Amino acid sequence: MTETTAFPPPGEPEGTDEQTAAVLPFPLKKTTDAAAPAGGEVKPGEWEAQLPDSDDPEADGLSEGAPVDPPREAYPPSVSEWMEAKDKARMPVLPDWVKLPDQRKAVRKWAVRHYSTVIGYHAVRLPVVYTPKIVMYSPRGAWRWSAAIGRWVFDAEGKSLRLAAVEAEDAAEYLKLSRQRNDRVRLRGIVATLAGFVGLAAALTLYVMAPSWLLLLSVATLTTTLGLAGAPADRPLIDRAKVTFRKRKLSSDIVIRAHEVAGLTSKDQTIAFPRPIGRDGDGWRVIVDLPYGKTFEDAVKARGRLASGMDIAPTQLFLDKDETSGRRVSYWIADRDPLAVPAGRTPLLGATRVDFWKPFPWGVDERGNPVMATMLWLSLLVGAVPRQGKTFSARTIALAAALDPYVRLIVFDGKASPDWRAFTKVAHRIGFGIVPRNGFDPVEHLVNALMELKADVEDRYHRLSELPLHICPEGKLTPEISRDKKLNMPLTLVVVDEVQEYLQHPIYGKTILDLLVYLARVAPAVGVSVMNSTQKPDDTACPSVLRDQHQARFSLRVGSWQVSDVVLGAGSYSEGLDASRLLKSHKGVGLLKGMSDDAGIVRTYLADGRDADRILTRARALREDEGTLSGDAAGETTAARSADAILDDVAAVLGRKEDKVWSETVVDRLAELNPETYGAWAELEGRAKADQLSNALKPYGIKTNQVWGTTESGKGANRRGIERQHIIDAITERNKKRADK
Ligand SMILES: Nc1ncnc2c1ncn2[C@@H]1O[C@H](COP(=O)(O)OP(=O)(O)OP(=O)(O)O)[C@@H](O)[C@H]1O
Repeated sequence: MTETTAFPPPGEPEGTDEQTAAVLPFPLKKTTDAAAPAGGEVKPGEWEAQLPDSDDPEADGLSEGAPVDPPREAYPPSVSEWMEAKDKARMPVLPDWVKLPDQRKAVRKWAVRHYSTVIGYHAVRLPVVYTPKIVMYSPRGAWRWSAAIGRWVFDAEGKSLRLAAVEAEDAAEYLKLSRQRNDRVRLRGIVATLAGFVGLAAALTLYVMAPSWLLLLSVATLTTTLGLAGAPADRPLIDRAKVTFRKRKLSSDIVIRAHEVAGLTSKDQTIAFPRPIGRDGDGWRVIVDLPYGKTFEDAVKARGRLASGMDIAPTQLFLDKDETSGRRVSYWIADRDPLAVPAGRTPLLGATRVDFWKPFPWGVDERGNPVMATMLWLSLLVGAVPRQGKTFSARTIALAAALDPYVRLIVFDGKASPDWRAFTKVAHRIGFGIVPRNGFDPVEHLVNALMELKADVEDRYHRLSELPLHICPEGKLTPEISRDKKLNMPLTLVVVDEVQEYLQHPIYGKTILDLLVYLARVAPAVGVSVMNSTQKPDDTACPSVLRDQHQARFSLRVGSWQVSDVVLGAGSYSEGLDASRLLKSHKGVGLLKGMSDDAGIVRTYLADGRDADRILTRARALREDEGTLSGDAAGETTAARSADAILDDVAAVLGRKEDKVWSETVVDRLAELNPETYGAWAELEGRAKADQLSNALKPYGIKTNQVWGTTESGKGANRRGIERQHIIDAITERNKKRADK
């Protein structure tokens, strides 16, 4: 399959000249039937994601009924089954590297590179190293030759036997050996003399009659032969072309040696090769069957020793699981550390717009195959130590979202770095840092934005299930619904960079945590995706209750495999995913898990500050054209409601003498007081109404208790409600904290 990309490469991409690849490392595939439009324009339908068939969280739990057609229990298999099994097991007539254009190209490239290097290596050395050496060693070669001929003519090899006969005073034996020697010397002397005459005659003829090139060639040949004969045994005339490539030319012996030193073989069992070692892109592909009882996990643990046994850097060795057997391991051994090679600038620079419903280019894998990302129906956690490219990699995703004018962006940066500033051009809600400035508290703004979003998400669930079937056939958000301005349910991307700064906020930390947990868990299903990034993924800074809600994880370099497991999820290390193996030089490189069925390495494309600014300027123009600029970017001022304004609101709707009021009554009164904020709550039925209030007040430690009251008919009833004193206590506490701050 030949890839075409709808994102033309930007000005001078580094290392992105290859636009062809046969295998995508993640099953996020492009439609092959859609022709890529010219000019870098992305049209809907161009990228296609393999998404789960169902998003119904309850679908997993469904028990299967009896199959309509029970499986056939016939044995032996039918002829067609037998043929199908044979078909699967049959090896192709031609190997992949002959059949597949991209592999053929890789082999051709390798052969050209290899042999041109070897030839060039020797060509450079011929005049300056080899020729002087030949001339220097040839007299010694001539001496060695003539000495050898002399020994042969005078039968030197029999000398020791003749001396032994003399020493043993064995006259008969000595006479026999002497006679034989005399005969030999006579014959060999004649041969040598004749050969000498022939040689001399030939030399004279050449000298007198032959053209000078032939004479030169003959002299060169003779000198080279003598030079070779005269070269010391420890210093061969011709050097080995010690190009780095040759070091990595893998043979089965090297692979076996590596497994032996790594302790992956036993005395009576070594490894087997189910397929020959072959080239795969810019590296070698080796598939190995470990001895029975050894597993992929053992190979992962022995990775360092395996690399040492193969005489390569650990960063060049990649291990893949093979689903067909627990003992089968597929190695990819890169010619050089592929992760230190930057992926190049983002193709988004050349794209006029993006369809965020489709996967978009985020980077390349270790073999240079494009990696497409999607944020649909998922939340993403990005973790890394500082300065590894956490912000840049998250920002490339947000930039793709910005280029889809129908995607609403909510961006908060806990560190107030310059990296996200340019998003003010497009973001619906945006804030930087945690310190209030000019009367604006970014943390309160975040809480309000998240509460607003929470209400929106709840509202979306209701509205989607109420939409007519012809608009919403499956009760799910569709591209059409998300782009219908009247329905107001756009795809939304929430980005919280350095989320730990907000989570550790003394007043709002807990509220933000609860809201993010809710959104990361519940919101993706209605088109609201959350992307949190942190340099402190530990339990104190970013509790597991939040981390665990992210379906997708991206870890750039971290300090240890334990931290890598914290970011990528427990058990990732045993699957061969360990982000602590990445080096400092691997900027923008990380391990991605959960975005598709496969996990793997992504070398993210780079969009620096200037690139981001260019893209966002274009994104704003797009939004202005489409009329989708909203919120902060459009200059719409939101009433600066503080996050805990609900406390004041509830206090306001409680009568002076009302110590205890039913939750439903409070919600109805709140809706009257502020229909914009609480109107949707009042429309909820039964328990949901009371639950809504309970959840909203929970962050402030207020519980709804059973409260006695009188119904309209005058009868007494016991329902959930709130106590006035609890609200007063919470407000007092809040004011005290504010004063302390
Ligand atoms: N994809 C990439 N390709 C090449 N270089 C990159 C890439 N991503 C990031 N870098 C380099 O790494 C540096 C650090 O990136 P970034 O600011 O995203 O790191 P960070 O992990 O967010 O750091 P901090 O935690 O200090 O904010 C950038 O200035 C950039 O030079």
